[in-house]
Amino acid sequence: MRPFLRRSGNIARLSQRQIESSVRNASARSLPLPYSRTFVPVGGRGYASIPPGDPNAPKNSKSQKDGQVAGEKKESEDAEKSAKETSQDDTVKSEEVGADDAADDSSLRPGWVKLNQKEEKIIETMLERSKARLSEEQTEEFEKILTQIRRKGVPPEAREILDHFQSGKLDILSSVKLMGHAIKVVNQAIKEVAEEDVYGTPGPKATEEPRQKSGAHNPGPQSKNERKSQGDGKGEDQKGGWSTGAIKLDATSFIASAFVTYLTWNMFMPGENSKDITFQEFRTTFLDKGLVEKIVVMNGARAKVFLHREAVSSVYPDSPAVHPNFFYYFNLGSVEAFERKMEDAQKEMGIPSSERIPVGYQEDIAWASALLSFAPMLIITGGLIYLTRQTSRGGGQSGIFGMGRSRAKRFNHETEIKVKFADVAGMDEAKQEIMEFVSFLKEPGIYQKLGAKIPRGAILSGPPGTGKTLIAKATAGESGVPFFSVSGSEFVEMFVGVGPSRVRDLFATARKNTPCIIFIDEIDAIGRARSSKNFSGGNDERESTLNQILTEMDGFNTTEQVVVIAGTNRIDVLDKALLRPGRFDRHITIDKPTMDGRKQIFEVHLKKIVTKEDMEHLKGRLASLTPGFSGADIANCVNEAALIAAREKANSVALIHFEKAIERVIGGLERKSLLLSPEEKRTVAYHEAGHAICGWYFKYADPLLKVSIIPRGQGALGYAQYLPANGDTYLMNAHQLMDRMAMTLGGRVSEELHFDTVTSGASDDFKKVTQMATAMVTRFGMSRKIGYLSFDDDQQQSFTKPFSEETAKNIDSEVRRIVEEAYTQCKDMLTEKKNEVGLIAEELLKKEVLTRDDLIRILGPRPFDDKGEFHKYFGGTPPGGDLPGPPEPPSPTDDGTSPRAPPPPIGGPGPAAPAIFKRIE
Ligand SMILES: Nc1ncnc2c1ncn2[C@@H]1O[C@H](COP(=O)(O)OP(=O)(O)OP(=O)(O)O)[C@@H](O)[C@H]1O
Repeated sequence: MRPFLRRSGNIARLSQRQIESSVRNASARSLPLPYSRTFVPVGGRGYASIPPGDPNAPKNSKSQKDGQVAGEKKESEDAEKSAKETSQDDTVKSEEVGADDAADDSSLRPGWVKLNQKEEKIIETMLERSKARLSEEQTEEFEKILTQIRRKGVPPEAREILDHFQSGKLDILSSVKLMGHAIKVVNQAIKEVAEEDVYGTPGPKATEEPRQKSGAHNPGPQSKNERKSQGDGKGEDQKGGWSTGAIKLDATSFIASAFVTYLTWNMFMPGENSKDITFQEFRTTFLDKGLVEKIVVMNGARAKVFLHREAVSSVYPDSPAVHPNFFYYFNLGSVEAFERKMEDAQKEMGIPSSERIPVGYQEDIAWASALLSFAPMLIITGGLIYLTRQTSRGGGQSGIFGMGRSRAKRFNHETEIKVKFADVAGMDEAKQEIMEFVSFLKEPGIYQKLGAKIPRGAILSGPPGTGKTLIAKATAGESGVPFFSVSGSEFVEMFVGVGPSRVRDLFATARKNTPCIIFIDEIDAIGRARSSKNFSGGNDERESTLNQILTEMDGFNTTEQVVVIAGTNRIDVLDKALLRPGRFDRHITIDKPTMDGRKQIFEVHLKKIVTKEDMEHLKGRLASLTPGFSGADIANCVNEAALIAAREKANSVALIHFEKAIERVIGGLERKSLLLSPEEKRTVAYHEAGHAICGWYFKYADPLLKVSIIPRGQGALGYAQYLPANGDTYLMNAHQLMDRMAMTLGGRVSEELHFDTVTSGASDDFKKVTQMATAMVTRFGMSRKIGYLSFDDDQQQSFTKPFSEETAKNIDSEVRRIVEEAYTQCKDMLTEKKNEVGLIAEELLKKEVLTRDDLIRILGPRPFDDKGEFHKYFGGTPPGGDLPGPPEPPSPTDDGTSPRAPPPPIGGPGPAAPAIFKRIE
């Protein structure tokens, strides 16, 4: 600490030196040693020559005014003078200052003292330093205050501070005391100056009745006006502050902080309170003149010179060395060389050995570098303490670094969650089930008095995007009980034991907040069935997490009102123990929305969209166009439509935008850049025309919606899209399956009938047809030869087939037979309608896209009735305009199936996937 204390002790001296140097002119400042210029002693201040006068003595207002004018004039002269001022004799200076004071005394506040130039300069310099940190307005204010201080003087205590400041007798403690004192004094000074009108309005009353506030005995309109003309400064001044434009400035804190900033600045930026010199300079300037008191060798490298201050002041009165805390240093080559040089020098000077200059040795620690070397250790220790605290805060359960703490987010129904049940459309049963849970929690008595136990949990299962998370969010938003939401994957970490620990922590937190709901999304991440064939051993952590969940769900008794809701789209892989009653008692299946569900979901999302379409027709038509869409797909479509409309700079979102959005969501972008040769285009056109004609003339096929030969998405060169005539279908009979297969083969059959050769474009069609025929034989019991047996897909993928070789052969032959029947059916139809195929294909080549209306125009109305929703939305002209074309179909994925298109009929009934003419991959 020593060097630090030494520095702080030097504050005043160094400050004084800086201030003094700023008082002198530039040439004087740049003078090197020896100090040839005259030093102005501290005692030679002008104010000492002028008595402050009687504070109560009445003053003539005229003379005061004159004095003030004179004072202001003098001030400007002084300013000029100070710029030109050179180093001058101390006495001359004192006289000048005294004369100034005398001239200004008339404007002096009673009891206050006028500052001499040097003191003013000290304040100026002091505040000049602070200016860098002040705004322009603050600087302006500061200038005003300074003018007032020049004009009106300061209380005697303020001068005391400056006295201390100049004397250079400050150590760290007295600096702090001085700061406190300064704040008080400046506060007082500013208050009084402010009372007199800081903004330059003369304040006769202040002179006459210095302690009385101007408005106190002068109420009424005049006083009001006065106050107004003074910018309402009075009211603020009484509090020691005023407002300047946008800023609110407190005078006291402004000046005080400037002062304190200055002191602090100097404390840490000591500047020149020491100076390095050479041994030669040391010898000629000090040693030879007998000014050296002693020398202290610091760390064996530097010598610190202690001088006889009094002697120095008489020889070099202008030197900074007169100040007790100013030291000269010089570097030693080596201690021995230094000692030898000292010895020689003193011998030369004839100083007897008994009077030789004492030399001390001191090992000083460089605190900054010492602290720096300790820094890494301090950081590590601090870090460890922090981590220990974090760990202990987790109640010992959280493990190291809080890793075992649950990541569940707690939601407050009033704030964070904005989703309500009204935002969840088309899943009334699920909503009802969930609401029942909420009422269990809110009013358990109703159930308990009848002896019913509160269910422990519900599992929401269904395809992706069907709104499982949404309904959980709505539960949080409506239930009014704490809701903890966590994802299954958040339990999984690479550290052993973290998963179970997080489960424990989650349930412990939930129990503290009963009644409450825990929602675990994607529970299949941890709830997969435990396997006996666990060869890798890598699943141990997941299994112990699952075990912990099983334990916790068993663990809380029926009076603990904690309900666990979980979401998954793979309920089939979940561990049976998880699904048993007593754990997840309720299984709520959320399926893809029905036609009606889609309408409701469209309604929810269309509310946020600006559209002039007839809402009823719009949502019905969009719902018809989107069989197999999930809630998330619908939300995406609506948003995409708005984006398309915005891109087209439309004022509102129209039906055409929605249809484009649907096709984009399911199919991807048109690939106009993919250019086909005329021959290829012709093949594609005839291929698609074959599908279209089949769709038109087969009774049980889905009616055609659109056929196109524009390439789209990945690898699709053309497609035909159909929509189920009777809305969503959940069952398919053998006729429908046969017609669909025949229609799917229509592309290849058409190629055979119209060209010499066939192409690879029908590969996707064959895949679908095979799948359909296989399903008919192995799952739907539609083959007399195989009978009513089921050979599931999953089993077929295993190493051993669950049927004999003979059955395998029979399955093969039955699948083949069915496909051949479909082929024959298709060939008969297309041979009969060969002309129509040609018409459609040629029209396609011309227009590239044909809609249902085009087909009606060319072929006449479809010979079968289109019933239900299809007829309603696509069979006539919609309200308010022409019938817009149906959307384009989805494009296929790599495996040839549409990415989000309705599921193919193999897994269950549904609309036909678009027939796609694929290019060679
Ligand atoms: N029934 C619905 N009503 C309104 N919007 C819905 C509905 N279902 C889904 N959505 C929309 O779809 C978005 C995604 O739904 P959500 O995240 O709930 O699906 P999810 O079933 O949890 O999917 P995943 O199983 O993939 O997690 C929702 O934010 C919402 O905009």
